[in-house]
Amino acid sequence: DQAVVIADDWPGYELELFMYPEHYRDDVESVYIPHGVIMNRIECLARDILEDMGHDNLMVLCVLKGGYKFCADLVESVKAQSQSSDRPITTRVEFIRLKSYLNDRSTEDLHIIGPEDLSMLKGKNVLIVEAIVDTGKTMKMLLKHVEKFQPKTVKVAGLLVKRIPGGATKLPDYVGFVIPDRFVVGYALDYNEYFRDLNHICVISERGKLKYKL
Ligand SMILES: Oc1ncnc2c1N=NC2
Repeated sequence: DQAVVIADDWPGYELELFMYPEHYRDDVESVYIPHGVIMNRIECLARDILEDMGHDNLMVLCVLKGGYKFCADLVESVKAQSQSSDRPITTRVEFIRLKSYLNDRSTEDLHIIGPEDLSMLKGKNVLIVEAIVDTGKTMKMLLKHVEKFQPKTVKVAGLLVKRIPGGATKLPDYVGFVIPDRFVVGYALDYNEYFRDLNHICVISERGKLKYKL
């Protein structure tokens, strides 16, 4: 399944063309991916997931905190489409937390905060849901961790995959958008906990980086 590929020179849409929280006025440069476009792409991913896994129970593993909006909207769409089709599917969601970023730099120490016991994954179709895949370190680590609990199948859904040199070799099974290597915020993607309340995916401005720097 292909993805929406955003070119390196894509400037994003002018902020003034969209609705956004006033308090972020000077903190973002442009609207990179509008909320409506995100939502439509998510419906497509839900359709693909249903085609691949309908008639089976789906164990969704949501990677917090950045993944919570993507996961909620994706699960909603899978449920809605499964109800209006002949492919019934039950979805259950578990949450794990990963901390790996300070400011906008990936730190080496990646650690999982969350239920140590994921035995509920045994024999299930597991779908790891991540908002953004860049180095692919998190995805690789999670796949190894989840395999230990003997799931029936493990797939990954990534809303955004960053094009970075030496980046993720293995692409997620379901990808929303492939984007350039720029720090994006919004739609639950944060910068030091800010911008999670912004519905569009935007590019943070230099001023925003300074304003919310730790
Ligand atoms: O661009 C990004 N924006 C927010 N969080 C992360 C990003 N890349 N990896 C984690």
